[in-house]
Amino acid sequence: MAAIGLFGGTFDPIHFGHLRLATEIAEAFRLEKVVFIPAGLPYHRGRDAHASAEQRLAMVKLAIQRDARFDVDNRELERAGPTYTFDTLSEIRAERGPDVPLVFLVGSDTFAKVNEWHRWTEMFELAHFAVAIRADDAEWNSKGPGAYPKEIWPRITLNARELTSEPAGKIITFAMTPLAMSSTSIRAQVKDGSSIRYLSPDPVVEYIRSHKLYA
Ligand SMILES: Nc1ncnc2c1ncn2[C@@H]1O[C@H](COP(=O)(O)OP(=O)(O)OP(=O)(O)O)[C@@H](O)[C@H]1O
Ligand SMILES: O=C(O)c1ccc[n+]([C@@H]2O[C@H](COP(=O)([O-])O)[C@@H](O)[C@H]2O)c1
Repeated sequence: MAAIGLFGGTFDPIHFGHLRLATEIAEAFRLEKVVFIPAGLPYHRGRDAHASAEQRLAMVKLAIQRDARFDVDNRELERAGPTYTFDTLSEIRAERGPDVPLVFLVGSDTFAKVNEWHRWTEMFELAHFAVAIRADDAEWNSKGPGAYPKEIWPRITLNARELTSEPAGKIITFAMTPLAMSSTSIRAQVKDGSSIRYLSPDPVVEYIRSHKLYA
């Protein structure tokens, strides 16, 4: 059974780093779809997002509109209170049934702190994790899998077939094309009055301009 990718992020704003991560992992692991899941209240950031939930959702929709493999799920934006990936994965697992392989996509910098996530050990009963190694990730570059909590080491696999033979529980890494961009740097560039063209799809750049976001 083909696996479904789930890509959570604050997407404040979405950029080509996110789109390449989703594309490269989808191709490498033959995911049927990648569902972008904008985070609701990103409690782990200690503050609210810069753009509103509606604006972040609108930008994700604009960014993915021409790719049939991409989809968006706004459940976290509708949820009251903090956003926990465990809750999202539990809901999607209940909806899709026990057998379909689910793969949560994440960048290596974010995944290095996975042991701080709500009910983190239980998440692996619900989904696999595909971790995109970012070229600028100093922790990974010096320690490799040692950058991650030791509890997860037995789950790491090099065999992509395990992502479809089991519904959940494996962790696989993928060295993605280095794209040293972030939502933080894009927001700073807008504030500076610099162009952000070619960092995100044109409709997103235009949306940021016309809604005067991040200025
Ligand atoms: N340039 C990039 N290359 C690869 N992965 C990325 C890149 N930017 C973000 N990601 C990954 O995408 C996911 C969602 O990221 P997020 O929405 O926080 O974007 P961000 O650019 O890291 O934002 P911020 O700068 O506000 O922290 C995370 O798992 C993150 O590691
Ligand atoms: O569930 C948690 O406790 C948790 C803690 C930190 C991050 N996450 C999720 O990780 C994804 C990437 O987060 P971020 O901050 O890099 O955009 C996003 O879907 C967040 O909801 C989830």
